[in-house]
Amino acid sequence: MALSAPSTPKDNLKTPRKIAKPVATTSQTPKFYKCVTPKHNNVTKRNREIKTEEGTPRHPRLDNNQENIPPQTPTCYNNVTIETPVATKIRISKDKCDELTNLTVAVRVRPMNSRELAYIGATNIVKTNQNELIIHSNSNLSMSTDHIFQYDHVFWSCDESDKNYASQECVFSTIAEPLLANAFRGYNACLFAYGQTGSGKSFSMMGDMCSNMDCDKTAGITPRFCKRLFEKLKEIQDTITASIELSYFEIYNEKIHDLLACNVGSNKTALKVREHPVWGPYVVDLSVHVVNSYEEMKERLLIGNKNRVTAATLMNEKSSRSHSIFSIELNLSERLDESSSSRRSKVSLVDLAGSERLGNLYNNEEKIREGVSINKSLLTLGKVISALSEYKKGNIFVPYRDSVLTWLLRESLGGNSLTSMLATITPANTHIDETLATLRYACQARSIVNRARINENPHDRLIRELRAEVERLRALRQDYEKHSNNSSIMCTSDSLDQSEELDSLRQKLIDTEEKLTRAEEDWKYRLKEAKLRQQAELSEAEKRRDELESHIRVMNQANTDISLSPYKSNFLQELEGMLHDNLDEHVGKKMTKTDVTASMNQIYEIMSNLRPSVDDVDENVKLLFARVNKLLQAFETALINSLNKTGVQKTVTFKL
Ligand SMILES: Nc1ncnc2c1ncn2[C@@H]1O[C@H](COP(=O)(O)OP(=O)(O)OP(=O)(O)O)[C@@H](O)[C@H]1O
Repeated sequence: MALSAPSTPKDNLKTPRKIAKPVATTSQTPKFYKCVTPKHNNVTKRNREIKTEEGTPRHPRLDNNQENIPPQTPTCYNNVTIETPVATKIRISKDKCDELTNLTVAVRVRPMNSRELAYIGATNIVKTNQNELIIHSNSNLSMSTDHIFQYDHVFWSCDESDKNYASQECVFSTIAEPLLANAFRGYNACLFAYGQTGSGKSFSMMGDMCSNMDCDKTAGITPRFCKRLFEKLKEIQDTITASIELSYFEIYNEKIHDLLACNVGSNKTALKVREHPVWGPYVVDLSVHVVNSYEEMKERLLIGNKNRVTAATLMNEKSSRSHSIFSIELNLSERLDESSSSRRSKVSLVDLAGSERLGNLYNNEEKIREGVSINKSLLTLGKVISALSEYKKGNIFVPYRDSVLTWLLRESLGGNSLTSMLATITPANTHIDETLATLRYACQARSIVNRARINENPHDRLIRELRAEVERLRALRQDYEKHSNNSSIMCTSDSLDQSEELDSLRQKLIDTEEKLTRAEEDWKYRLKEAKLRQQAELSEAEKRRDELESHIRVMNQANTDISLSPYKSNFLQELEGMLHDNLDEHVGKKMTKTDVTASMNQIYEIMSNLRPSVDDVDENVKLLFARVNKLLQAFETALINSLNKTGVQKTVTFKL
C-alpha cells in the first residue's frame, strides 16, 4: 500500500491534441489556483508536459523560449496539471509576540546509494534551482513530464564536490538555527523530518550513528542543536540564568515508550497521553532529565538512540521503525535593570518513521503490522496537514486525536509553535512515486499557519512591550532632532521661507517628546504598580505560608501531644461506676417507662459523641467504651424488666 499524499485538489486542464491555435486555459482554472496562461503551451513543443506543483510556472526554460512562439500549437500538445494551490506565506513580525506564521518547509536530496546505482537503468531524476526542485518523471523523451515544486529551502546533498552541495552544517544553520534563536526569545519550536524509508531522515536529524556525534561534519541537526544551545547560553550567562530539561520518547505501534527510563529494555512500559488544560497534550510519567552541559545532553541522546526500535528493511539496513521525539524545555530568567523577566520554550525535534509501501518492504506478518501502524499515524498526519491547509475554506475539524503522533504534535501543527518540516527524498528514478508523494505532502504542509506566542507571564510582557515603545519613541526623537539640526543649518544659510516647515518640525518634536515623557512616566508608574502588586502578592503568599505552617504545627501537635483520651476515659469510668450502683439499687426517683426510654436515649446520644474514632490510638478508651455500652444496655433491660414485672411505677436512683 502506498502512503497516499494528502488529498490535493487536482485540476487537469486538458486541451485537444490537435488545435489550430493555443487555447487560453485560464478560463478553466478555479479561482484559488494561480492562472496558467496560454504562454506555457509553447513549452509543449519540447514534447513535455509541465506540471507546476505550486501553481507557479517557473521552469527556467519557459522564459527562454517565449520569443520563438509558433503561431500554432504542435500536435503533440499535452496536459497542464496544477496540483497545489499557492500558499500565501505569512511571516513573523519582530516587534510583536503573538504572530501567525507558516510552516517552513525544506527538502533534502540524498546521494543515490549502492543498491539504487546497481539497478539497471537507474538515473537521477531530481534537479534543483535555488529553492525550486524539478522532478523529471520519465526518461522516455516523447512523453516526459517535469514536476516543479517550490519550497522555502532546497538542499542538494548528492555530490560533495558540487558547489551547491548542502552539508549537515548548512542544513542545520538554515532550518534549525533560526528555531534555536526563536526558542531563546520564548517561542515553542518544532522540527520534524518526513520521508520515505531510507531517504535520509535519521541522517539529517541525528547524523552518522557510528560517529560519536561530537559535531564532526557528519553530526546531524539534534546534536548540533544541543551543542549550539549551550554555546549560546555561555554567551549570555552574565545576564540570563537558564535551566534545561529534556525527555526522549518513541511512538511504536501507537504506543509510547520512554527512551530514557531506567527500566527501558525488552520489557518497555507503554505510557499514556493526557491533556493539560493550559499546556495541551503531554505524556504521563515520562522521565524528565535536568542537564547542565552539552556532555550530559549528548549522553542522554546516545542512550535514547540505543533504545530506539530499529530493524533492517529492504530499503535501509538500519531503519527506524518508530517515530522519535526529543524534547528540550528551556526556562530562561533574564535579569534586567530594575526587574527580571522569565520565559519558557519547548523544542521538539522529531524523526518520523519512514513512509513506505508495504509491498516493497515487508516479508513477514509482524513487519506488516508494524508498517500498517507507521502508515496509520503518517496517514493521520497527512489528514491533519490537509485539514489545516484547508482551514481557511471552512474545514474546521482537524483529526489530531486519530493517532498518538498527531495528538502529541498538536501544538506544533496549527498551534503555538514555530515549526519547520524537512522532507527527505532520494533522486533515484526507481522511487519516483514515493518521492512525488513526499513532495506533495511537503507542499501542502507549507500552507499550514501556526499562531506562535512568546511564553512569558503577562507582567513581563507588559514591561517588555512598554520598553519597546519607549525605544521606538526615542528613535523617533533622535530622528526629529536630526531633522531639526539640518533645517536650522539650511535656515541660516539661505532660506527664511523654510521657517514654516522648521516650525512644524519643531512642533512635531515637542509633541513626540511629550509623548515620550508621558510614555516613560506611564511605564514607570506601571512598573511601580506591577512591583507593588508583586510585593503585595509576595507578602500575602508569605503570610499564607506562615499561617499554613502554623496550622501544620498545631495539627502535628494535636496528633501527638493533645489527646482527648484522658477526658473520655474519666467520664466513661464515672458513668460505669454510676451504672453499677444504679443496677444494684433500684431505689430513688419515680419513673414511668417513657421516662426511662427518654433518659436512656439521652445517655446513648452522649455515648455516641464519646465513641472513639477508627484512628483512635488509645486502646483503653476503646475497651472502656465497649464495656460501658454493654453495661448501659444491661441497665436499660434491667430497668424495663423491673417496670414490666410490677406493672406499676418504680423508683430508681438515677444520678447522671
Ligand atoms: N545526505 C546524505 N548523505 C550521505 N548519506 C546519506 C544521506 N542521507 C542518508 N544517507 C545514508 O542513507 C542511509 C539511510 O539513511 P537514514 O537511515 O537516515 O534513512 P531514514 O530516512 O532515516 O530511514 P528510515 O525511515 O528507514 O529510518 C544511511 O546509510 C545514511 O548514512
